[in-house]
Amino acid sequence: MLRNYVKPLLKSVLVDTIKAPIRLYTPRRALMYVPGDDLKKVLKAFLLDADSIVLDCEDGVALNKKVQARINIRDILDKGKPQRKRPYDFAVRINSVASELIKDDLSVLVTGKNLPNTIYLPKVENVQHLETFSGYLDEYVKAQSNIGLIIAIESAFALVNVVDICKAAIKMSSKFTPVALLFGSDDFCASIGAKRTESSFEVTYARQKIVTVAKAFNLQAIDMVYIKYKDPEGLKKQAEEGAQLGFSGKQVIHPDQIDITQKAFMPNPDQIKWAQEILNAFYKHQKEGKGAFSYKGHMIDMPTVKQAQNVVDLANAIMININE
Ligand SMILES: CC(C)(COP(=O)(O)OP(=O)(O)OC[C@H]1O[C@@H](n2cnc3c(N)ncnc32)[C@H](O)[C@@H]1OP(=O)(O)O)[C@@H](O)C(=O)NCCC(=O)NCCSC(=O)C[C@](C)(O)C(=O)O
Ligand SMILES: [Mg+2]
Repeated sequence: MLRNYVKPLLKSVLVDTIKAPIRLYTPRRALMYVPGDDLKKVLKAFLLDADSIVLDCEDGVALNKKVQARINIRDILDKGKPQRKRPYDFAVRINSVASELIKDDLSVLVTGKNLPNTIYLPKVENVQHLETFSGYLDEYVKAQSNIGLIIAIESAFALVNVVDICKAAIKMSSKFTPVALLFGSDDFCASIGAKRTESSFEVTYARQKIVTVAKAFNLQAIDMVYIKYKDPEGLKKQAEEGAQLGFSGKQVIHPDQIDITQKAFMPNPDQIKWAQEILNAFYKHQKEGKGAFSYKGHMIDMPTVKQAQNVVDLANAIMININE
C-alpha cells in the first residue's frame, strides 16, 4: 500500500535528515463530496481515507433537503470531528452568495462550539461575493477562528476575475484563510457553452489559469470532477494529467475514486528520494555560500529547490499530519 512505502522512507530518509522546519501543509489530494442530507453516506465517508471530506449543502443536495443537510452536518460538528486513523480535512460546501441560502447555511453551520476545518464557497464570481461572505462570517463566528477557505471558480466571469479574487481573499481574511482555488468544470462548461469531450481539451485554458493563479498566491489548486465514476482507467488518466499540470488534488464523488486519485497526486519513492537529496545538497551549498550548484549533471537553483520542498512537504504531511 501507498502508506507502507512512504512510512519507512519518511522515517529513514525524510524525517531524520531533513534540516528545514516542517511547514504546515494539509493535503487535499482527493477532495470527496458527500451529500449532507444523506446520513448513510455521511457516516460512511468518515470511514474512508480521503484527505478531505466535503459535506455538501450545495448542488449535491435537492432544494427540499437543504434543511436536513444543515441539521446532519451541525449534529456531527456538535459531537466533535469524527476521529480517523489518519488526520483529514473536514470541509463543508455551503451555498453560494448569489443563492441567498448562504445565511441560513452559516447560521447553522458556524454557530456551534466546533467549526469545520474548511469552508468551501462555491461560485465565487467577484470580490463582492467574498466581501459578503466575510461579513456573514464576522456576524456568525463570535470567537477567534481561522477557518480555511476553498474558493470555487465556476464561470467565465469568475475566471476573468480570479486574480482580483485571490488578492482580496488574502487581504481581507480576518476569520478565514484562503487555502485553495478549485475548478468547478461542470458549471464552467455550462457558463461558456462548451461541449464536453473525452480529452477535456475544452477546459485546458481554465485549468492552466487556475493552477497558475493558485500557485502565484501560494494556494492549492484542486482539479475538476471526473463524473464517470465507474471508469477507473479514465479517472487515472485524468488525475495523472491534473498532477502533471500542477494541481495539488482533485474532486471525487465516489469512494472508488479515492485511492486512484490519491496515488496520482502522491510523489513516488524515487521523487521523494530525489527531493531529499536536492534539499540536503542545497543546505550544504548554502553553508558554503554557493547559490546554484550541480547535482548529477543538472544545474540546481532556487526553483528546483522549491519543487523539491513541495514534494517533501506533501510526503511529510500525508504521514505526519499537522492539520490539527
Ligand atoms: C453518484 C452517486 C449518486 C452514486 O451513489 P450510489 O449509492 O448509487 O453508488 P454505489 O456504487 O452503489 O455506492 C457504493 C457505496 O458507497 C457509498 N457512497 C457512494 N457515494 C458516496 C459518497 N459520495 N460519499 C460516501 N459514500 C458514498 C454508497 O452509499 C454505498 O455504500 P454501501 O456499500 O455501504 O451501501 C454517489 O456516489 C454520490 O452521491 N456522489 C456524490 C455526488 C455529489 O456530491 N455531487 C456534487 C458534487 S460535484 C459538483 O457539484 C460539480 C461542481 C464541482 O460544482 C462543478 O464542476 O461545477
Ligand atoms: Mg458547481
